[in-house]
Amino acid sequence: MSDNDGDNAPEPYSRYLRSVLEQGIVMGNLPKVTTDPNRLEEQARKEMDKVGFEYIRGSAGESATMSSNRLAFRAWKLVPRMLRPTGQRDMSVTLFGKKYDSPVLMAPLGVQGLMHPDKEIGTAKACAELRVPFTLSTSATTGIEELMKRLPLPS
Ligand SMILES: Cc1cc2nc3c(=O)[nH]c(=O)nc-3n(C[C@H](O)[C@H](O)[C@H](O)COP(=O)(O)O)c2cc1C
Repeated sequence: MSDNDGDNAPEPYSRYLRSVLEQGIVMGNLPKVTTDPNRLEEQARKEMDKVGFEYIRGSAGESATMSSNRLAFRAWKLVPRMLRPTGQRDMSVTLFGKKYDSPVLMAPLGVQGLMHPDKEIGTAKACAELRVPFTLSTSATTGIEELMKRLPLPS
């Protein structure tokens, strides 16, 4: 039985979770990127160039907004749904007359060339794969024309 909901649909999260558990418990292979958000920053520090890492980590001022954001997310809880089908889910939202699969979008992040050689092109490709809207920052290290050439929009 397939818990996918169409040929072009992204992999269901339940399948991804199952593969992480199987790989970890049976094979002893941990995911390349930690599943613990509290360890993500340290992992990124080890992987990234200092300048790129510090640009992201730096936040603004005394990081008050970042702290408030983290606190706000702490107030949210995920309640797992048990013993009911979860293969077909609909989290779509319609914004300005266009329907999106999920209520998540990629906010503009400037100068991504400092953070990774794939710069905004890599992020836009990942967003396209996940069907998440991507926002190109006015401070991007990739021009609109270059991005369109590397990532043509579906017709
Ligand atoms: C490293 C970094 C770079 C950002 N660059 C931009 C930018 O170029 N233009 C912009 O409008 N917002 C920029 N932002 C703000 C984000 O788009 C977003 O509004 C902000 O991070 C709050 O969302 P969050 O709570 O999901 O992080 C940047 C944020 C970060 C952390």
